[in-house]
Amino acid sequence: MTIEFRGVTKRYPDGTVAVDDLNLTVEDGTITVFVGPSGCGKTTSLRMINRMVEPTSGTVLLDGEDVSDGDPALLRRGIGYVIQHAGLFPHRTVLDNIATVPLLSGWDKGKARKRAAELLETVGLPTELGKRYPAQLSGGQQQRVGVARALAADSPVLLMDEPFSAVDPVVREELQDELLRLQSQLGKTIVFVTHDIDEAVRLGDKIAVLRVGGVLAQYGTPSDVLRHPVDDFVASFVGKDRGYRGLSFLPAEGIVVEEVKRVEVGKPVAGTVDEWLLAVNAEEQPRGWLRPESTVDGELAETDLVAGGSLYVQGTPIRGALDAALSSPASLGVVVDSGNKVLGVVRAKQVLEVIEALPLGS
Ligand SMILES: Nc1ncnc2c1ncn2[C@@H]1O[C@H](COP(=O)(O)OP(=O)(O)OP(=O)(O)O)[C@@H](O)[C@H]1O
Repeated sequence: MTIEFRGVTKRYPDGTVAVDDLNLTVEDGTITVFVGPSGCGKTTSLRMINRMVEPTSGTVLLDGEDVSDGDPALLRRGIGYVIQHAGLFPHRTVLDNIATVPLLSGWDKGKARKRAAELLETVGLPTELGKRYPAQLSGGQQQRVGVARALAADSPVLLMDEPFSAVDPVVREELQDELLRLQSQLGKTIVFVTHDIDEAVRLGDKIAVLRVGGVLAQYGTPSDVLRHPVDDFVASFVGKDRGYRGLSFLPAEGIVVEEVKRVEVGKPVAGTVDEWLLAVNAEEQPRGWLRPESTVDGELAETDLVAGGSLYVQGTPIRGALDAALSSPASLGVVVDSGNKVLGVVRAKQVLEVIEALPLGS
């Protein structure tokens, strides 16, 4: 199935232009990766395909048909969707999580569970895990279940929003390999969102590099984009790839950890917020971000927060610091100690300056 964006713009009610006149065709049976720094409109673009977000103007077409023509609930049921942290229902067993869409589509329980068990094997998990609840699985296993659940829709289209960002680098590579293996058998049309250029290059048949302001900077094969970046932004974004893998081994000496303003979940927040505030729990562990201009009614709740990006554990290689900064909605990477307690934040620009000064690629 092809997916076509024709002049698609999304302006949120507060005036933010998240996607600006996007024109792009995702080819049938390919993996297309939307990549770019936090806030560049990747998620918004993805969600306009299954109408979780409606465009302000322009059209999204699936095999030539305008997605806005039908019933959005039916459309969503027919499109596999995987998100960070898998988004599993905590009170349903793994099997019932996977069987969600078949059950909604009217399959009987026995048939739906049988299919769910087959899908567990497809994603490389033992069927015994089917009886457990999501909290009884590792992060990587949960992501696999998320993929199985998305495959249960048996749709030609799979949307994946940073599905592997919350797991450690080793598991992440396993999940990437698994996705490539699955795709070689299934040949779906996959749109995959990540802020990690390394992941984009590894998985994408094509990659679309977006810049903040929701503008498509470049669309091409990974080798096109790496070898012929169209402008300075793309060059600096993909330029990191030169030594990106190497960054996994380099120490993060010279990184400046700044103070960050914090608020605590369960406590009131006075007045209107005028900058991004980091929300922590009573143990000083990060819980997410409070967006500027938000107001909190009473005590701060988890639902007031924007999910955070990946965390950087102080003392680990520099790649984690860059990842944390690039994936943070506030553009501030959260630095924690080994007990997950907040120490402060890092900025991508400063981390990149440190990286520039390192003898990479030599
Ligand atoms: N509901 C909303 N209301 C107002 N602005 C929003 C809303 N959702 C997203 N935005 C803004 O739109 C822009 C694009 O957001 P989007 O989530 O699509 O980016 P992204 O590239 O996926 O970022 P991330 O990697 O952090 O998820 C950002 O400036 C964001 O703050």
